[in-house]
Amino acid sequence: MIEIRNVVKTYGRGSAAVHALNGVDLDVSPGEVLMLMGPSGSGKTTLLSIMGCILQATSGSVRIAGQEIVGLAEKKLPKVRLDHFGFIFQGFNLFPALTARENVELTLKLKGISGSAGRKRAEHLLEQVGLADKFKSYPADLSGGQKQRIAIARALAGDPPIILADEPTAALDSHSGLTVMEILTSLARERDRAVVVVTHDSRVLHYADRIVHIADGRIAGSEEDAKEEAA
Ligand SMILES: Nc1ncnc2c1ncn2[C@@H]1O[C@H](COP(=O)(O)OP(=O)(O)OP(=O)(O)O)[C@@H](O)[C@H]1O
Repeated sequence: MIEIRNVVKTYGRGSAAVHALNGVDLDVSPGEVLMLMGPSGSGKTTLLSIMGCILQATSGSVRIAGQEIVGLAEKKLPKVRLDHFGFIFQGFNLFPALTARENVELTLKLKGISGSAGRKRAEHLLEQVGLADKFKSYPADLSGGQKQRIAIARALAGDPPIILADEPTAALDSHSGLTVMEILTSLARERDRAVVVVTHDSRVLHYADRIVHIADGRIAGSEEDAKEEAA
């Protein structure tokens, strides 16, 4: 589903150049929960952003569902993003002036689903993440875990095959963090989504099918079936 080969990412140039990724190879398959771990500055967010077509690699190959995206014209990237990815961030990135339902409806609109169809679908998505009684709540009136569940509902608006999450549980208490991971894991298990999570959060590692360690912009090792090994 995602095939990454020898990806290099350099920010800046000359003496100011930062070599964030130095030849990364990685495959992500449908139905798996992959966690990316590594020290601060090791390149995790850069890799996630390149996977999600938010950033372009400097060189190498990134194939999403068979389509090469390295070298693709900048203006073609939004469609690849919209067709393949849902994004979840540590800081939720919700619109504070919109209700839970309106936050989800906005993303549905980008997919061409609006009006009563959009409202129904937004409500259905919020029900799926356990927020049936919060359609009309504003983010400020909800807990961190509830806000992150709105963000998940929004990420699922376009029914994407791949979910990319950057530190989704870092701002949450243990219970909310585990609820968020339960939802993400069930998307992989029951709906065959690929879920890639950047995390420092040792509380959630047992949800991973595979843990990939990054150091200095390189894959430093990987643990297959982390969940089974931990059991
Ligand atoms: N826009 C940018 N311009 C220049 N350098 C950058 C930029 N973004 C990231 N970097 C550098 O690239 C390297 C990798 O950064 P990245 O954010 O991918 O690491 P990370 O592993 O996600 O770190 P953290 O865990 O702290 O979020 C770091 O040295 C960082 O300073």
